[in-house]
Amino acid sequence: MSVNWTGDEELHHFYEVLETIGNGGFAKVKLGRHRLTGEKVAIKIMDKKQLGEDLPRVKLEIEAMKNLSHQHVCRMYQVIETTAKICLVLEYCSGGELFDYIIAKECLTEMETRVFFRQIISALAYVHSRGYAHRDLKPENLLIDDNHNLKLIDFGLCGKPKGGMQCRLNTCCGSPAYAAPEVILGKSYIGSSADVWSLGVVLYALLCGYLPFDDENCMALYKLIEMMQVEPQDRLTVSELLDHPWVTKDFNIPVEWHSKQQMGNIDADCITEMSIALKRSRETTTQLVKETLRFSEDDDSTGSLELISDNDSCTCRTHG
Ligand SMILES: COc1cc(O)cc(Nc2ccc(C(=O)Nc3ccccc3)c(OCCC[NH3+])c2)c1
Repeated sequence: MSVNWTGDEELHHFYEVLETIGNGGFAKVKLGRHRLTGEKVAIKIMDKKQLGEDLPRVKLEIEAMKNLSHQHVCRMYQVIETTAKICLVLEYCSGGELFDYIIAKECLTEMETRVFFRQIISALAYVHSRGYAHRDLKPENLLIDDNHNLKLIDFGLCGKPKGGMQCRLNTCCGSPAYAAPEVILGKSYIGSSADVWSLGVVLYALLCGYLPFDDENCMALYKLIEMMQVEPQDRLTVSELLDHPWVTKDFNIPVEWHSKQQMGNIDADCITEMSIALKRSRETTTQLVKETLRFSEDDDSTGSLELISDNDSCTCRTHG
């Protein structure tokens, strides 16, 4: 018996959809709970009509998220599309937004600030290494997970220059308060340099808004604000930040930015479970998973897989 779910039925079949945890533009983010595993997720629900000409951006974000797997980048587990909506099932970051955390604590120690800032640089260096500029780096897009680690979210405005990261981008996007001067002025720009400006604004906001630093540290830190040089060519690069004296202080090692997450492995136990559920051989099931996810040796699809299916219609979640 095959079931042809509508997307809404599929979403509610697999997930309890609970309260709203975020609102923004054309998207609402709701807390979800996977009915089988009990795992909490964040479900970003977008109305296609409201998206209008922004619909291609969602496809770009989904494509980007399939190529990003990093300990400080929020995971996308599943995409469920209905006639009216697109739903992204995302990693739930129980600690909420970084700024809410700082407000609640009133101030952080310099070390805690450095730990968080190293994680942000690690995420950004990785995203750039995969050929993407985030272009919307701001406090609202940095969340704290269950292990008190930061996760970069929302790649809805990310850019992937066709000729590589040294090529210029043209779209003026992001939040004005965090956008680089060249972006605000409508000039073409290098995506990674514009992200570094935003990174400087995030650090400046952390410093001046909520973080008590003594003069000596302020001086060292103001040197970091070289990220906010108006001329992109005068700005620090992410690579220079990885081993910057302030960033490495007390750690004495540069930021480790490479992904610690497995790429492209298919969990054997999952295949066993799925082959039983699908009443197919392990070989056929493995092939089905690869075809469904367009898995290939040179593909960057990530993590172990759980194929939840009802006969022919399959949705895939990745873990790990
Ligand atoms: C790749 O990760 C993405 C992409 C994207 O387009 C959107 C999001 N959005 C998310 C993901 C998770 C949360 C979340 O877990 N929030 C939360 C949890 C506990 C307490 C409070 C908030 C999320 O929250 C929405 C508000 C964030 N400003 C959005 C991830």
